[in-house]
Amino acid sequence: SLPEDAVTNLREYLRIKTVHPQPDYEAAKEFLVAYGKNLTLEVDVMEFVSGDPVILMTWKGSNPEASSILLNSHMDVVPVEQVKWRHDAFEAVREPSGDIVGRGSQDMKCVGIQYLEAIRKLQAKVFKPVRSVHVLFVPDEEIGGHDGMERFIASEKFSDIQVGVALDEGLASPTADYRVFYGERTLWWLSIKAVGAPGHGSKLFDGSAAENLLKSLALISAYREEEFNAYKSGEAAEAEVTSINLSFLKAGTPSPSGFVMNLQPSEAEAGFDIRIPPSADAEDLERRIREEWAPVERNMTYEFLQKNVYRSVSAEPLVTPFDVSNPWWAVFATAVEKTGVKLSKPEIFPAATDGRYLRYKDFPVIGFSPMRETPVLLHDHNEFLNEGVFLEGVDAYESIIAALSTFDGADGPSYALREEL
Ligand SMILES: CSCC[C@H](NC=O)C(=O)O
Ligand SMILES: [Zn+2]
Ligand SMILES: [Zn+2]
Repeated sequence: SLPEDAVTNLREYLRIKTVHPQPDYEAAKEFLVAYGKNLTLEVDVMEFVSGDPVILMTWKGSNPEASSILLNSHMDVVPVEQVKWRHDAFEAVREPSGDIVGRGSQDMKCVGIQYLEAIRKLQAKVFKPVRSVHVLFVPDEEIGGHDGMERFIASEKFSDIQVGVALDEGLASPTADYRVFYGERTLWWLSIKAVGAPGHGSKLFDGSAAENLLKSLALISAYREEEFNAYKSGEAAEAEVTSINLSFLKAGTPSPSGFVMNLQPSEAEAGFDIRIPPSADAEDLERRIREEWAPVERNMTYEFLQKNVYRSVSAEPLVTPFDVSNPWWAVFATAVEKTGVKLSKPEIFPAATDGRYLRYKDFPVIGFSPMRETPVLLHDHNEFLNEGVFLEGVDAYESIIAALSTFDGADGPSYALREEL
């Protein structure tokens, strides 16, 4: 059986190499199944795609009619540049300060363990949930969640568990307050391609592929600057503007010494990572792409390598209300503040999380990773979390799980639409 020590368990989980491109989900599955059973939870392992386990642990509530609480975390982590780290990224070294250094210590193995350790503490107090509490561990979030969360949400199992509210990841907070997220930007990965007549490097002529693409790059650059300025000037938060960043540029005819210099290429391509806030007009952005950034008149085409949904099934922006229309939010916020830590103003998450699959179906999702006085180091070198901060987060979830799982409401008419889906 597992040691009943939260920090030891976190460090053991961090040592499992669930790192892309070849995450060891087998080892994670073995570890997590034993962990869940040790806590006497029901453990259900689903494999919608072979090699991509989805692990659902259930702490049964006393009222099977009431909607349930879903606590999500992803098992996978992004790769590391090991030479830039001060320790092996998969050793989970604990420094004398209590900092635990490892890939996934913030994003988001910490949260998965915090959920389970909070349940352990509640069990020790003989607490009994009324609503069932489900702890979900999914694969492949970092590569889009298509074989993980996306499949799970489409499964019968997901409908069966009648989710009322879900928690998913947030970000560390450098201040004394916790951050909380009510939505996220929509991710589009765009490739634009130009074709044109090739020619001698010395010749000036209209409509070469490179010129066609360069015109687009100038327009995109101007658009980017405008958005960036709104953020720089303080007019909008980072996640409230659209970001567009170049991911690749492809053109030229290779030669043994590099590229053929006196040959104008007949094809040129550029790829962009685009993030669109829920408040922006995505349809207008798509028009811009079609008419200005990749117009047929300039011999251009475009393709989305990834195009995430922008509206929910009920045609609404993918945001979770945090006003009185969503009673779960107040229950959550009160539970957090009861631990003596404040929540800062709800924010939009700048990147993408698996929570979007739930919001797409109009389920309320609260993005939260209880790490305060901590630099934001997800996907960075030397990602770490202090053990004291980690343990304080266990207490936050203890309060949250107790409150949400006994909340006596929110199954009324305003949630009827969601229940039907
Ligand atoms: C194709 S989905 C990629 C998801 C990823 N999530 C966290 O970093 C992101 O880039 O936002
Ligand atoms: Zn994450
Ligand atoms: Zn991540």
